[in-house]
Amino acid sequence: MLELINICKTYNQRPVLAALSHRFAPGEFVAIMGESGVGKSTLLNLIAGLDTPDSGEVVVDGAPISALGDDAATRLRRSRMGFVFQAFHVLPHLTLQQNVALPLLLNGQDAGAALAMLDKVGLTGRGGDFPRQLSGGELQRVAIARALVHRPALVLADEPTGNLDPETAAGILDLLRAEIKASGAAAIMVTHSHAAAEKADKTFVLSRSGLTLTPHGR
Ligand SMILES: Nc1ncnc2c1ncn2[C@@H]1O[C@H](COP(=O)(O)OP(=O)(O)OP(=O)(O)O)[C@@H](O)[C@H]1O
Repeated sequence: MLELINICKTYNQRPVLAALSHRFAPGEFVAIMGESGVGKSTLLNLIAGLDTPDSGEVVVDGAPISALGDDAATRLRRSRMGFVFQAFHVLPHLTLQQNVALPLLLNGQDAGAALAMLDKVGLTGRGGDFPRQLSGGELQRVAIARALVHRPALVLADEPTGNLDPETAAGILDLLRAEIKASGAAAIMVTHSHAAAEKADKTFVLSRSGLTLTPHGR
């Protein structure tokens, strides 16, 4: 459902991504690692349509995103993708239930699934709480619930467990994995953590020469 064709992205005359091509398999959970500054977050932002490549195409469901107008691209993103990004933090003035209901409401869907999704991530009975009442690990659970509640085909995660202790991080990633596998979604997770990458089906390392498959356990 996702293909990158000859993606080039330059910041201030400095090439970050150069002619990157890759086809992601449907339903696959992929980790992307690589040195700091190599362009991992840039790549995720391009896939999410939060940034545009200088040239090349991001193709989602067979359609180049650049061929869609802004409105159509936004609709596609809202309906087909889910995000666990720092930039999409849980909103502080909404209850947990309202936070998780947001993608459903934006897609014109019934918001009733939000509470069931909170149950699934282990936050039964907490729907009326506000984010300030939660621990870091619980907040990440809310972020995952919100990313998955509208059953997206593609989940994008940028360091989803970056600031959590190893045990909590492992629990969150097990949850993410279980939920995407249950729904058949594909997921792309950028991480510096080998332990996190081990939870994915495959790990790629991003470098100047592109995405290279790397064996787990390194
Ligand atoms: N909006 C921007 N304007 C200018 N330069 C940018 C911008 N976004 C990213 N860059 C540059 O592009 C390069 C890649 O950044 P990116 O955040 O994608 O790297 P990364 O691999 O995710 O790094 P890290 O692992 O440290 O998070 C960096 O040199 C960064 O300074």
